[in-house]
Amino acid sequence: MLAQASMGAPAKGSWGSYQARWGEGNKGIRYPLGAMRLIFGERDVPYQEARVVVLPVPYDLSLSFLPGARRGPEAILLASRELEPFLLELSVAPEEVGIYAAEPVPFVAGSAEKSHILIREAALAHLLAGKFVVALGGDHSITHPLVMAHREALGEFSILHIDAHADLYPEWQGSVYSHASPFYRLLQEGFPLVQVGIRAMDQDSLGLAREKGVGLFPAHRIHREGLPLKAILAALGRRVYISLDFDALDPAFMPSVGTPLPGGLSYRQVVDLLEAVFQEKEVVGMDFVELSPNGQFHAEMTAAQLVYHAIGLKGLQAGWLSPL
Ligand SMILES: N=C(N)NCCCCNCCCN
Ligand SMILES: [Mn+2]
Ligand SMILES: [Mn+2]
Repeated sequence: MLAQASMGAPAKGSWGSYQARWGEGNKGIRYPLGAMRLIFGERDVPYQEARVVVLPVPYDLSLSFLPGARRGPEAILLASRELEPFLLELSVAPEEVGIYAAEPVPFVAGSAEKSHILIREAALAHLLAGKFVVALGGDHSITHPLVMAHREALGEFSILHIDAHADLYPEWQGSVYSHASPFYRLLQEGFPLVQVGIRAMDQDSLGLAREKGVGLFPAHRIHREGLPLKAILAALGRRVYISLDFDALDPAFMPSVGTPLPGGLSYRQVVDLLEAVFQEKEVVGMDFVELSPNGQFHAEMTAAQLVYHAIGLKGLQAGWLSPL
């Protein structure tokens, strides 16, 4: 049985105001116990033994179009129970790294700012406990507090942003906390940025990307010229944070997102990109956002499999796993 979150809370010092504010558990969204009991394989480990913490972040108050991303984390966790623990393609069982599902991060209805503070505190607590954090959104605005927590805990790194949308608006629908704005904010924070799969950005965002030296690899060029792995790797630094918006995938592969667009990447292209990055770079953290469950379970399985595959790649990169 998966250890209870209260048994697995990080060391007191690192839990900080997050625990003080929310106590041992999470007074926000509570998933049915079954949803948290068994995730990503069949090996349950107590918090202390886990190397990877899956952090559900069911925050979606910053969406601009179709609602529902707050149900993404739970859908991924439930679908993850159906995955084969052994991953044939990598010849490892990613569950062997020790995967722990943390309590979902609560949010403050009506305050994106306060919600983002909670997200940053939660991620920081797990990072300071020495965990590799895999955050599940929720809308893409969560990437800003997540990345800031990683910088606070781990120092500098570049960002690999895989998405249909550039998300470089200074604000959208009147909010700087929009899911259309996280990478504008992160550019302002000085993070080097590489964007792959983009097929929606306005003229001002393109101008900003050029001004800031963003490594931009749009979908249409990938389809015409192939995945430029060497160029993407060259554009990234040694240490990389990966933020994947599921709408980077073509709707044919991922129909459950809030702002779908045609001309997306295939599942294989995304896997090949992740494998190349993990082979060459130190990946310091990841988030997977914008899944918006709409009854198409194959999409939830796709999301869960991609997350699990990425955890396996981290296990290989870190030396936690050895291929059979
Ligand atoms: N998923 C996202 N990041 N969506 C961003 C939406 C930004 C506005 N594009 C459409 C403009 C329509 N008038
Ligand atoms: Mn996005
Ligand atoms: Mn997107």
